[in-house]
Amino acid sequence: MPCKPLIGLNADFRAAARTTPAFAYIAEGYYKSIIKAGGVPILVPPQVDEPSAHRVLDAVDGFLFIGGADLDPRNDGFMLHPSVRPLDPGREASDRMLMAEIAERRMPVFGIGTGMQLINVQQGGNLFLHIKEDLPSAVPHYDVQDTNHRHTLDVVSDSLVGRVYGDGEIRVTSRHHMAIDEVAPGFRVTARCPDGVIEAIESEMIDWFAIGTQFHPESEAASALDIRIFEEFVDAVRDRLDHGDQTDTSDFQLVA
Ligand SMILES: N[C@@H](CCC(=O)NCCCC(=O)O)C(=O)O
Repeated sequence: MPCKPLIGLNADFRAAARTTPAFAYIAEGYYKSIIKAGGVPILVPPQVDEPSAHRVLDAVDGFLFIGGADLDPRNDGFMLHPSVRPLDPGREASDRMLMAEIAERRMPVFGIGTGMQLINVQQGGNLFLHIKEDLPSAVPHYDVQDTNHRHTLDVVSDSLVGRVYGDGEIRVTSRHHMAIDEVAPGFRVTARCPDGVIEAIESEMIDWFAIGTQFHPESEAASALDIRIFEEFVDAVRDRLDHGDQTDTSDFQLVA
């Protein structure tokens, strides 16, 4: 029986309140989708220092960055916008540290929601801070009354999401007010909402499997097709395990 890959997932963090202790936590859909796709989820609370983050990555085979609140634009040199609800600063610092090292190692990575936005900014892209202002003709991408708010999706056929969803009408779960503006170098857009908002990106780099979806394939409203994205990710992680990390030079020995 093939060995199941270990997939790290960054946990979210909620500070202590009057009657509750602080929590690291994660919505069920993220880790259940990894299990359904054949991986073993390893929940990673915010890491406080770089050596610890690196040890975590030594122990896992791939990484899933989950959704959450907003990346603080000041960390990328932009001004705060009144609509921004920043992530817990400890989670954001940890996520950024992990992401920088994942990119360095060319470790397979999948980002959802804030997780996709993190991949994009860490790789040199940027974000619209509030769709309603930046793209006033966009359809609603967030509904406070309905966590499973859905809209349609146009996919690029020659891509992972194109392969997964195929032809026909696709509807996906949407929960965001920010969006990708400029796509990071080395990535391409592989799905958009019909209003033009970027909904998926994929790495074009031959040595790095990295994908992101702005929509939520892990949501309660997910279809069997949505789960196929997780299967493609876990397959890519397994493939790298089976065929070795082409970019890992740690086993090479200098011969004098
Ligand atoms: N900064 C983002 C957040 C998008 C996102 O990740 N939404 C999911 C929230 C919680 C969850 O379901 O895990 C934005 O653009 O709004």
